[in-house]
Amino acid sequence: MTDVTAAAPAKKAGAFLHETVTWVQHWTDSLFSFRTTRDPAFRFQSGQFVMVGLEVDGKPLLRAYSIASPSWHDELEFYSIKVESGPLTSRLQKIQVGDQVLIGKKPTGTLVLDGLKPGKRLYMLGTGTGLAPWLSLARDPEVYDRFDEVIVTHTVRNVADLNYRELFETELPQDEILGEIVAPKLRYYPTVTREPFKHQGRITDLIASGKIFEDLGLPPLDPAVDRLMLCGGPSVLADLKVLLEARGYVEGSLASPGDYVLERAFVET
Ligand SMILES: Cc1cc2nc3c(=O)[nH]c(=O)nc-3n(C[C@H](O)[C@H](O)[C@H](O)COP(=O)(O)OP(=O)(O)OC[C@H]3O[C@@H](n4cnc5c(N)ncnc54)[C@H](O)[C@@H]3O)c2cc1C
Repeated sequence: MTDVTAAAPAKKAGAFLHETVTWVQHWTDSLFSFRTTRDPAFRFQSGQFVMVGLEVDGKPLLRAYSIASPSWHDELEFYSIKVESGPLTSRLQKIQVGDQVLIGKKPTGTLVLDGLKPGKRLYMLGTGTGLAPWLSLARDPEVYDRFDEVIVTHTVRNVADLNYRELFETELPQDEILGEIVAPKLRYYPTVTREPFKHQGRITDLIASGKIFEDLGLPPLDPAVDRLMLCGGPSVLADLKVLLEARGYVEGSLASPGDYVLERAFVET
């Protein structure tokens, strides 16, 4: 366990924002999304994460969560796992509209546009709830200002886990305000590992074999023009890192922008 996911020690009430749940969507037995009100003073960059939680026995219980809504939105959205025995999510999955959740005051993280050097294409590769930061960035007009093509991949075990598919396939390209800038640039590439689907397999295998580029009609990864953001489980990130660095990719950060940036979608205990 690292600091970001550890249950926080009791802090005075002023350390967190108390926001109200405005929307809850249960996708499957193990995945759900929710939105909360947003304090007008709460600022973040699309792609960042923040501590989110509940008060349990009078103490705040918090975990790191990518903010799934874009920075311009007046509500905060989160895409969450339900871990049966998980200290937070065994409780968080029961929230209802009108309930209060705690939100940390200091969003942070590496999945921000300023961590990348300029490029032509942006690939955002996500597995499981690692889709969350792309839900934020893909709804942020700045992404389309900076890149000619934007490719979001989502790798899951089962087709039912491909949540937000309609957002990428129809709602965003047809959006009244964003549609005009999004439609010509955004590509969505869902892949499933444990049942038949139009695109099957792990994202690492699809990159290594070149299948993803064949399917999308794009050239293989080139560090001169292709930038990447990665978010997923620890093992897929480790494999992607090896794969990218073998192709000459250099990891970036805010202090030193590079060819790719990554963030863990969760920590294994
Ligand atoms: C930077 C960062 C950003 C994160 N963003 C999100 C997010 O947007 N949405 C989200 O659901 N979680 C996210 N997490 C994970 C989150 O912090 C919690 O681990 C999760 O909410 C479960 O909390 P818990 O107390 O119920 O169980 P924990 O005790 O925290 O976790 C129990 C076990 O469940 C598994 N697990 C935890 N989270 C996930 C997950 N997301 N996907 C698959 N397996 C998991 C791990 O094996 C973990 O050891 C993020 C973690 C980090 C470090």
